[in-house]
Amino acid sequence: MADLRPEPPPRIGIDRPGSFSRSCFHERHPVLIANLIADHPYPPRIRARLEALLAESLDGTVPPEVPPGPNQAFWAAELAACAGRPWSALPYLWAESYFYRRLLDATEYFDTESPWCGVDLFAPQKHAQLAGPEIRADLDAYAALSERDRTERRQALLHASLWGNQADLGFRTTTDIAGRSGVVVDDGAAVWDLVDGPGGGPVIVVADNAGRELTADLALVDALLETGVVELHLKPHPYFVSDATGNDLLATLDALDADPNKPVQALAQRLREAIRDESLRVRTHGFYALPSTYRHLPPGLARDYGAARLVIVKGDLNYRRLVGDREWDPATPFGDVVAYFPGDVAALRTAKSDLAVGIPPARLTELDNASPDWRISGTHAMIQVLH
Ligand SMILES: O=P(O)(O)OC[C@@]1(O)O[C@H](CO)[C@@H](O)[C@@H]1O
Repeated sequence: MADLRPEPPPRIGIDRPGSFSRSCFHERHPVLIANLIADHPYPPRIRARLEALLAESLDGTVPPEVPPGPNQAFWAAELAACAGRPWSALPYLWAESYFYRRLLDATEYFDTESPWCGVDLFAPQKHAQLAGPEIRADLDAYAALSERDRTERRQALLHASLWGNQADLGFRTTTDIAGRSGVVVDDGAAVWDLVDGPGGGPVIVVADNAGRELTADLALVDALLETGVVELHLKPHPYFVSDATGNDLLATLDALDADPNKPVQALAQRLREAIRDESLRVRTHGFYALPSTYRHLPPGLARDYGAARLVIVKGDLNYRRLVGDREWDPATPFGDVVAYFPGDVAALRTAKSDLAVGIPPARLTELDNASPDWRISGTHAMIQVLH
């Protein structure tokens, strides 16, 4: 039978002057490269490769070589289709993901004969945030939560995890956070209904950034553990600037251990125990560092998501991958766009790219009038649930 579904809108590109996506390449990436060169004593060959990558991504074409690292077959097929095209003609999601993969190549991350092999290029920025004053304030606030009743505590932990996404260091490369203006869509109650619901299986938390965000996510994971098994899915290797890996998880647990607040130390201990007894399963998957959308899930992950009580997907990039990085009309219902997902899913994200769906038209008019850049400023957040 013919497929009668309407064509999806076009993919977001990086060529439109004045667009947010283009600014990521032309404004954010030059600062990002300068930061990497300042943060590490890279030898001339690595500095030259970083600068060449930047120039290529602004003005050049995609070379045919497959960058080293995992998922060779995937990238070989993608590059067979894209090689020779100008970067400016690439879809935003693909171009950005490929750019970060090329950064790993430029810094010899997968080169076993290089002393830079396995060195997280973003570690200095991640460590600075983990040692910074904002995280101390977050942990004081966490410690004070032990005075509150369970419902209030759960609500506060969900919102801390949501707003933790503001602390994404990629975003902060060129943008200062201008406060928290509000939660545009708040399906938080549905999150807890699903968590407490009759379904079996773990709750899966697909993490996003290290530092303040992962700290808040771990506090949420601890609350979720009261209801059953939890899986925390991390990135397999560094990816977008502050994306959380296994090393970041360990560094965060150490930071929680070292905090003067007793409830924070107790949190670290409970989490370590849960990892040991596998009530908290920590996993990763190559899919999390690819430009594919969740519509094209590898079968194993699709099965696991389908068997989960709920999948909580954190952050802006995951939102783009979940919804599809396309020029959606923001009034398009969230449920229609993600109906393909194999299980119940909740997206928690602060808005840091043009994409939005599921915004009631009247609310949209209000938002566009009150803060025209609400979609990209990181000041607005959303909790959207498909169930
Ligand atoms: O996924 P996250 O960490 O919330 O956000 C990722 C991000 O910083 O990177 C992209 C632009 O470079 C956007 O999706 C967003 O601004």
